[in-house]
Amino acid sequence: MRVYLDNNATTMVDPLVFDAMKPYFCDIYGNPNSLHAFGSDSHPALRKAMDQLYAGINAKDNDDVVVTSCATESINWVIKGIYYDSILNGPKDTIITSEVEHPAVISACKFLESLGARVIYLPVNDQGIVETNTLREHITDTTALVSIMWANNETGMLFPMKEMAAIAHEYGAFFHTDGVQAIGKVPVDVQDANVDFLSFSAHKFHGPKGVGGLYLKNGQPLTSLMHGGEHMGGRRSGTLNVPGIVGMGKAMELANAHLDMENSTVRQLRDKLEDAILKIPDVFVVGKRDERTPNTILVSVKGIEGEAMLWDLNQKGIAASTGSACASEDLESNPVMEAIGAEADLAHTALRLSLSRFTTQEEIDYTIDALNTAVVRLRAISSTYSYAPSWHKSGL
Ligand SMILES: Cc1ncc(COP(=O)(O)O)c(CNc2co[nH]c2=O)c1O
Repeated sequence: MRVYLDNNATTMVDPLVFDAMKPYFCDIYGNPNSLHAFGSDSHPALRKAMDQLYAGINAKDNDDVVVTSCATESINWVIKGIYYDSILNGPKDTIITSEVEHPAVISACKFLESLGARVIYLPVNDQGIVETNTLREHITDTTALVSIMWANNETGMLFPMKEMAAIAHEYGAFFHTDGVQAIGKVPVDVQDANVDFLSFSAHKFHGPKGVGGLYLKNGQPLTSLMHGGEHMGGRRSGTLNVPGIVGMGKAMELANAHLDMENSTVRQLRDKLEDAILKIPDVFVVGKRDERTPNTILVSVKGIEGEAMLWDLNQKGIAASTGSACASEDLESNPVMEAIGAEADLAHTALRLSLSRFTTQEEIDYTIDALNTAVVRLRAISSTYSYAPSWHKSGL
């Protein structure tokens, strides 16, 4: 059996999304900017896709939604654009973000620090979220931008958007949220949250990879990251990825149509898996369930390196993640676990399991059994965990 539980990394393209995209590869393939029918034939589909994107996040006609190549591009555009407009060429001097943002935010901020920008990385509490008081303690009227994610990609923890945006506006700062892990999992309403910018990525909600977007409230002017042809109203150059945009629009429509399912069936399957995990001695799950996206579990299994667990599960056909960058040969600890103050032995044993609307009961039952077996086997050979022989009889 193959079980995919790494949906926070990327998701399967919904077959209905794939069907919507197909005509725009070999049939209706002209450049939308071309002055002939091959190009204009794609316009109705593009208009429909943009309508789906606007509706999906409750953007209004005077707002802009600009298609990008991915959330990383959208995030870089906002952070570097605000730096250029409000700090380099304006009266502001600081960007505020958090310690647990995705590397797209952290690396863009680190780059700007190398240019002399002042960036504050707010700490998180033991649940892994930034408290509003912490933002209030650091923001001033020279803050240009506050960038806080809507939901964390490793823990699933949800951040207080409305409150954070209100504090940013109180001090005359823009508020950006990395909404990648929120869309398709919880309702995302940019009017209610009153955010100025929202970044998103189609492959996180069963759309294609290589296409994302940036919401700009009231069409907020923002110096472009990409210059060239007059695409997307001159806001983002580059020939439009027609099948990708069509797919992202359809995926957004389906994601919102399935929100109830996310918060019932998916949440129930996640909770069943989490309940089983919590029967294992010496495990630690980050964050309260009702304050997380319904599909995510970040768990530390004491005494077992996250990568070792990944390998064992992979041998059984189960795909999960450690959440941390594990490109290097030396085992890395999970940065979010470190940020919440977990001891090194816990931070190195993090395992992220992220479900989707395509996850089945049978797959969860299989995973529970595989986890049980993996924990017994790996703890038996662990150099950092004293094996309690009586434990294996308890099962999950
Ligand atoms: C919160 C968040 N922001 C931004 C990105 C970047 O999105 P992209 O530019 O479309 O790739 C990701 C991808 N997150 C993950 C990718 O792999 N594991 C992850 O957790 C993310 O989870």
